Amino acid sequence: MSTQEQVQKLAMKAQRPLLEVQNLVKVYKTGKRALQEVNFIIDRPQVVAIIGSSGAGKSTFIRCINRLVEPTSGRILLNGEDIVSLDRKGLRAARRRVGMIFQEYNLVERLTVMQNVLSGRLGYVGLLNSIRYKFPPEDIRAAFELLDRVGLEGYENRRADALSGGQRQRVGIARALMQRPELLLLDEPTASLDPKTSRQIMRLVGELVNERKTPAIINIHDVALAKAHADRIIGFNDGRIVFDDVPANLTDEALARIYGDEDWNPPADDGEATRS
Ligand SMILES: Nc1ncnc2c1ncn2[C@@H]1O[C@H](COP(=O)(O)OP(=O)(O)OP(=O)(O)O)[C@@H](O)[C@H]1O
Repeated sequence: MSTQEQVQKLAMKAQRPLLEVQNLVKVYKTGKRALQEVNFIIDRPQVVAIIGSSGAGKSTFIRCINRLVEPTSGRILLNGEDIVSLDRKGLRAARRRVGMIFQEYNLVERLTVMQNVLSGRLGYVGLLNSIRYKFPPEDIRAAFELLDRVGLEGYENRRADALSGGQRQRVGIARALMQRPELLLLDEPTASLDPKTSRQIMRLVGELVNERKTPAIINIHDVALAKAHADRIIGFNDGRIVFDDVPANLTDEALARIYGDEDWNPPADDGEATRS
């Protein structure tokens, strides 16, 4: 390849969106069309909140992105690589590029905070070392740094089952970041938390997205929280994107398009309208 071709290739790579979803369709075995031709692009690190009524397809969408749910058709390009067409081995590698954060934290309760965080590297250290929880010094250093960053300095030897919900979610975030992911997926990360802790967690996620230049897609029910902490909101209705814009443009008319004309009754603004 000539130097000019190499430069062109690099330039094309640099221009690729971080994530591109093309014509994504999911039809469950029951015949339910949960996603109908979904298209969207993330071209810069940003917090994208996914909102919509129960059953609108939010979880299906987020789970299709790392193929916890198998898409029926369409393409999902993560930095240019189509996740949908990968075989089992390719998929395992691709999943390491996507950090997942769950509503119920999915920690191993009897293990320490440090062991839980290090488990974000399990896919990298080989079976035997992973069984023994043996990790290279740079991983241990990175885990300590992340624990500091998420506000859990000094908690490394606590057992996960001795933590509060907010602390558990901080461990979940640190574990996901240990993968050095190219994308973060958060499935209702604040649904089990009180309002104050929810705001703290959303603020932390926003800061980490900016610091690490890693975009995050967050499935969230709380419209006020989404408006206060997301850079962009995507509204789903019946498996389709019916809103995709900045929070400031989420008008009553847009909310009616997303939730229908019934009483969608968003929670009152709690005065934390800006991300600090
Ligand atoms: N495994 C499944 N088999 C069949 N239908 C499913 C399955 N999972 C979800 N669905 C259906 O697909 C549609 C979208 O569901 P999904 O869970 O993605 O919605 P959601 O917006 O995340 O809802 P919620 O906010 O309640 O979590 C719903 O009609 C749901 O009943």
